[in-house]
Amino acid sequence: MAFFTHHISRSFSSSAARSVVIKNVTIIGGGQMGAGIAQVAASTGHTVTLVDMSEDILKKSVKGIEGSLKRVAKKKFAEKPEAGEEFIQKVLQNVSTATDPAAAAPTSDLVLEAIVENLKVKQDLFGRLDKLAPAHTIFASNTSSLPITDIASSTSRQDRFGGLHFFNPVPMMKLVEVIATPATSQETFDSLLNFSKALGKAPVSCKDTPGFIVNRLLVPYMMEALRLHERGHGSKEDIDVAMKLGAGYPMGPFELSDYVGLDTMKFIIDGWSEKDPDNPLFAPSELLNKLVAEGKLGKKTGEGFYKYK
Ligand SMILES: CCCCCCCCCCCCCC(=O)CC(=O)SCCNC(=O)CCNC(=O)[C@H](O)C(C)(C)COP(=O)(O)OP(=O)(O)OC[C@H]1O[C@@H](n2cnc3c(N)ncnc32)[C@H](O)[C@@H]1OP(=O)(O)O
Ligand SMILES: NC(=O)C1=CN([C@@H]2O[C@H](COP(=O)(O)OP(=O)(O)OC[C@H]3O[C@@H](n4cnc5c(N)ncnc54)[C@H](O)[C@@H]3O)[C@@H](O)[C@H]2O)C=CC1
Repeated sequence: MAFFTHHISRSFSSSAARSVVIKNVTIIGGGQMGAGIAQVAASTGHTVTLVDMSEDILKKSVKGIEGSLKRVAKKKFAEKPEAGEEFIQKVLQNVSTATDPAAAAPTSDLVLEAIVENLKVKQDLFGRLDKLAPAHTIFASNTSSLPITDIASSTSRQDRFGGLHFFNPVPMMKLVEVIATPATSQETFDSLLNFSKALGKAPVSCKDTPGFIVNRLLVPYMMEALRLHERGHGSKEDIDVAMKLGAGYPMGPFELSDYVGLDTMKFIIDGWSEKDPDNPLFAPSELLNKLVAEGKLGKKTGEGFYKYK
């Protein structure tokens, strides 16, 4: 229970780091979130290196960015399609790709991670990058549910480490949660806040507490929806319709789960269940576990709670 009642008061450590104007950004993980963040950063004039594990994955990431930019350009340059095409090409020129984070880390002002939601994998990544990146480089994680303090503990730059939590789809969602741990310096926090504003986002300031603000409220709601369905008290279709038409949400909880990705959902729930095993909200869900075991991860694989093909 301690995990969920834990309160961290924010205090900034004294730090040698000065406030950094973030221009060169390395984004690790070219999935839904990493590609979306890369798109928005490149669109706002930042130089972006997008890193993932293979050229094939990176090709898909860039294709996804191009597709999303086309939707943005269609609206922004409705009357001038050629200006829209120019915009797309200009943005894409700001994005390069790499399969080894070591390639870009030495010239980055910010290394932002959006890889799989697994503490050990994130720690290994940052532990390695800590030795390669210059002193001024800020590290940040886009984690949905892991303590930033735990991820930062694998580095020797805890004063230059914070959380930048974006929302899916990144080009459309205005919010960014900027998370300071007790060790994050004021300069680092300011740099991350200013970077979020430079991306055209609306930042809110968060403490390093479970789920920050949005997921602290969203996860219980989503889990209650799942339990309601598992008890046989509502079909997923009816629950989705009810929350859209009755509560004004753009997507119902099952549609949103498929959109986020059921693997990510499971990582979040399993992680919280491990930390707070007596909380019935986080008890394993047979339905969620079955879908993930079958590779039905939501929209990205063509099937989750619903089918998309
Ligand atoms: C029940 C299971 C329980 C499991 C329990 C586990 C619980 C764990 C939960 C934790 C989740 C953690 C995730 C996280 O950390 C934080 C998140 O990100 S939460 C997700 C937040 N996002 C939302 O809530 C999204 C809600 N949906 C929407 O806002 C809209 O539906 C959406 C904007 C996605 C799409 O709009 P819609 O009208 O539905 O469809 P359209 O396709 O017509 O789009 C409208 C408009 O927007 C443009 N557009 C959409 N996507 C993009 C894009 N990627 N790029 C560019 N443009 C885009 C589109 O072109 C349309 O433009 P028009 O000009 O209006 O045509
Ligand atoms: N999906 C969502 O709606 C949201 C997810 N997040 C968080 O963002 C992070 C990423 O989530 P998604 O983009 O949805 O996942 P995703 O599965 O779409 O993409 C993850 C990418 O990271 C790559 N990757 C994994 N390990 C790597 C490593 N060691 N080095 C380089 N690349 C690696 C994978 O190949 C994959 O392309 C997670 O921490 C998640 O919790 C945060 C907000 C919303």
